Amino acid sequence: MAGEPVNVNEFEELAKEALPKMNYDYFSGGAEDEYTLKENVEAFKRISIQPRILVDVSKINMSTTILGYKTSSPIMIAPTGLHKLAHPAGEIATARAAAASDTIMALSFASSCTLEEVASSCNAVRFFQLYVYKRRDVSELIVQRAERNGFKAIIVTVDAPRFGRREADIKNKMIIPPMANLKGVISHEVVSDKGSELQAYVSATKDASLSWKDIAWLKSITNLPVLIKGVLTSEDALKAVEVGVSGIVVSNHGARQLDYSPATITVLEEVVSAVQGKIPVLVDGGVRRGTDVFKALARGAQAVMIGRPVVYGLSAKGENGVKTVINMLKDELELTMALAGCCTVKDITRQHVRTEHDRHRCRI
Ligand SMILES: Cc1cc2nc3c(=O)[nH]c(=O)nc-3n(C[C@H](O)[C@H](O)[C@H](O)COP(=O)(O)O)c2cc1C
Ligand SMILES: CCCCC(=O)C(=O)O
Repeated sequence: MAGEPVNVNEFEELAKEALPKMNYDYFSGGAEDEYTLKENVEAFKRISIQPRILVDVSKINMSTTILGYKTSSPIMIAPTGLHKLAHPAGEIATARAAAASDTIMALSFASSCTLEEVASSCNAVRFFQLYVYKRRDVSELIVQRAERNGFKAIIVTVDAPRFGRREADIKNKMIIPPMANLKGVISHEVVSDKGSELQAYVSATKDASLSWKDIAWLKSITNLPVLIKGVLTSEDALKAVEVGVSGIVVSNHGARQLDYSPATITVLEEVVSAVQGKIPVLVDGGVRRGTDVFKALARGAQAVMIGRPVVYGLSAKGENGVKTVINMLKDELELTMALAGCCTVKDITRQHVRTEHDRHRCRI
């Protein structure tokens, strides 16, 4: 690419140039036809922003609180696995960039650096993402380690009872890279010599029997707030409130699990309405611009999480790349707020965006 990237999409190109094909395909890929992968991004484009004029926007304040933790903007780092496939410094670089930009980071259960290494290398507010294994004792041990090491919340991912079918990984015979948190706890044996070894490994270890009643178990093994990641319907949002979780992440796992699940921005509002402000609702999937962050906030999200752009920043330029990606999104959000006439995140309302459905209603 000629010159330095000017937006986060351009980091994808740099990451592609920097990485071996197997690694890039793992990061960028989605499930099956990758319909939802495209839709996550496209659905944002179908929403327009309705600006207000002649508002004094000489001072813009993007700061907010998430679960009571102050943060510089409503942008968080989503949990993504295996950062050493992007850069040798792995999640330590990502976490340092999060700390430098006063951004909350969610660390993946499947990280390449241990949660202890990440905790001791930066003072960012950190949440921990959990996968529940058949060996419940393994998950329990890791939750305890996260709690001891100052992580502030557990985000349990519930959209992956089995691993999605990622065809690029199958073609590449994706390996099982070391997952540092599991070292000495459970072995990474190769369980398949066909297709994606990672997929075979995950299918062999994850507990596909995990169900609503198990949230009580999870709450009983930790004092940390438990958030549930992977909600896409109002029915499940209501159940999540009922079982007493502390927050919801509207997510389709970056379109890596169930293809043809809805683009997250299209279902955010139904989840927000069901929850009625009882618990915070976060959203991820396809956020690539400050305008996307603005749209998600207007439709009721408290914050957004960013997956692939962070990994692309890390792949292209390590810690500095992640910092640049976060800062680009923050700068774009600040500009969007100014041009839309919103000085604080609380000023961003449903009336600041218009969906296709709204436009249709206006016509009839
Ligand atoms: C390479 C990669 C690895 C991921 N690993 C995890 C993971 O370990 N745990 C998890 O809950 N979600 C994981 N996700 C999903 C992200 O948390 C998030 O939902 C998704 O990336 C958001 O979409 P975006 O990439 O379009 O921003 C992963 C996503 C990607 C792209
Ligand atoms: C065992 C690694 C799982 C990471 C993950 O959730 C993903 O690739 O989507």
